[in-house]
Amino acid sequence: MNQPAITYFALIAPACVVLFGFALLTCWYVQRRQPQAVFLLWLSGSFMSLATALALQSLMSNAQLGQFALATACLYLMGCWSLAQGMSLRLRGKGVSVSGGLLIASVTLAVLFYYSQLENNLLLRIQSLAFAMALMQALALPAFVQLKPAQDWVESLVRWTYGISVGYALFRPLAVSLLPVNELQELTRSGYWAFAQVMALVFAMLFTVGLLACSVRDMVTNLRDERNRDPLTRLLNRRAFMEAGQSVLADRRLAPWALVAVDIDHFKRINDNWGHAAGDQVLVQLGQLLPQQVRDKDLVARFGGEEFILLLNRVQMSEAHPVVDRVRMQMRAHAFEHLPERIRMTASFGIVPVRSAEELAEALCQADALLYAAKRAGRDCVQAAMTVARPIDDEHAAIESVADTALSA
Ligand SMILES: Nc1nc2c(ncn2[C@@H]2O[C@H](COP(=O)(O)OP(=O)(O)OP(=O)(O)O)[C@@H](O)[C@H]2O)c(=O)[nH]1
Repeated sequence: MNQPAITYFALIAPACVVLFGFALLTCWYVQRRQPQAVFLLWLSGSFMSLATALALQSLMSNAQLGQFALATACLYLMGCWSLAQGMSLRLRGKGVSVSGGLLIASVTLAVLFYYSQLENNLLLRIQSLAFAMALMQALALPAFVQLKPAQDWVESLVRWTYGISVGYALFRPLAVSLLPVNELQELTRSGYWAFAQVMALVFAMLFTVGLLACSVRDMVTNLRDERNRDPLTRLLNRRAFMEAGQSVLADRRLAPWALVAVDIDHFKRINDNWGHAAGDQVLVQLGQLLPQQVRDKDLVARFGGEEFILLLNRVQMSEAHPVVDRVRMQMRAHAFEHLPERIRMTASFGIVPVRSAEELAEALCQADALLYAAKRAGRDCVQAAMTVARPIDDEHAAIESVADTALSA
């Protein structure tokens, strides 16, 4: 590989791709405790592999390209498979087909062996390798089906860059067949080679910039979630609810509002009878049940222990009561996993109207007071401001309430 100094300029593109690979590796290292960050490792490996192949080939004559055709093809194919693997893991948390990758690789290597060792045909080697690389990248395309819309332009940039790079890779075999014969005389000194390098660099750059921006955004979102979400139920915590509540109550279009305090009845018995883990599961499932029963824009928070708070938008008290009663009945009818089938949980509720952000703290105290009035009234009931407690109805009478459960159950 004795080359004039000018040839080493061809190493600029692969060197940049290696740097991008290191940037992705660093990004993975920072987030390594999060299992989903592993896609960054695959993408970094992909960049390293592709850059190594590109660098090696840039230093080779046509004769050496034939001699090392299988080794460089392995690097290219591994690079493209890792790229597809990383992208698929990122988009749907599931990798691409290993057997599909092995099949493409074995067929391609067999073709390359034939056209490098048995019959020397550079054009067919380039075409078959380019086509195989496109197929490898296309292995990630199922992840694009039924994908949620991108949440911002950076996410769109990453997706589009990948999609265009698959399209470009599919177009390359055709482009190669249109090359003038003299371009193939000394491939790695040709205009085609320079163009391929520039394209590799542009895609790697756009892809990396987009991915790094997405990673930073994800890290900020995770940190915000850590701060704002209850770790068990993933609902808003008290601090985040107070913040979000202030802004909801400042938006007059969402008026009038109702604040609901919810507390599971006899929750201690769940812990005592079936263990703390079962108690945690009840909280998790209630954390899923409550948001399903209210509108998307309503706020649902866990204030600690077995107490939850709802802030309902655009409801008069007369409308809020039936909504909350429906939640109460759902709760009663719900068969909680990790508890015996016969056991049903109930909850008590207090509802108050809220007219402004300034009233929020006071409304919370009132809702809490009504909630405890509901407990005193026998539990499994709704106490609304200016209303009397509804008696416990006898639906599901055949089902054992946790209140009836002996500690030895
Ligand atoms: N499993 C689990 N238990 C919790 C959690 N937070 C609080 N608890 C338990 O919740 C129970 C609450 O008990 P109490 O305040 O006596 O209320 P209760 O048994 O629901 O009775 P009433 O509210 O009067 O109907 C306590 O035993 C707490 O230890 C949690 O995150 N997970």
